[in-house]
Amino acid sequence: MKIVLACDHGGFELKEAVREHLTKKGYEVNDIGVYDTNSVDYPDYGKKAAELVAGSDDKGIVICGTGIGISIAANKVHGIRCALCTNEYMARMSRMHNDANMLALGNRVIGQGAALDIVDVWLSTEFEGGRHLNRVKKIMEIENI
Ligand SMILES: O=C(CO)[C@H](O)[C@H](O)[C@H](O)COP(=O)(O)O
Repeated sequence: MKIVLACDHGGFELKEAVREHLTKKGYEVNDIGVYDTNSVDYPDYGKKAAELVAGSDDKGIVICGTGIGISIAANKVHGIRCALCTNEYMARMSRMHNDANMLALGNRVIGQGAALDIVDVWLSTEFEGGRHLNRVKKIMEIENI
């Protein structure tokens, strides 16, 4: 499993920290930018990351100032369940109950230490299945309405 990593200018510092953290832990990371703090448009990066994750076994982590814009953009791509998480509980539940395949973080909302803990919890938590499977299926069916 690869981790697709993307951000806009508002998420750049945290994206760098997440990449370093994941690389040290041995994950294969596909960092699709941005690579500096020049202003860009977050929908471009949310879409690009989501298109790489959709239909694959890979996971994605997207970061902007708040995490809101880039998660909204990623969730427009079919097959994506992108969860904006601000604490470890949300990260755990987004995997156990929602089978989120992308995580969104807000660089201007949470500190780096908290963000890296969220990443660790999110990547190490499995989908519970069971009653949640049908609910996730219903979410995905909305794409075909
Ligand atoms: O948080 C964001 C989108 O939800 C973005 O990262 C930006 O921070 C936000 O849109 C503000 O843009 P700015 O050009 O950095 O003022």
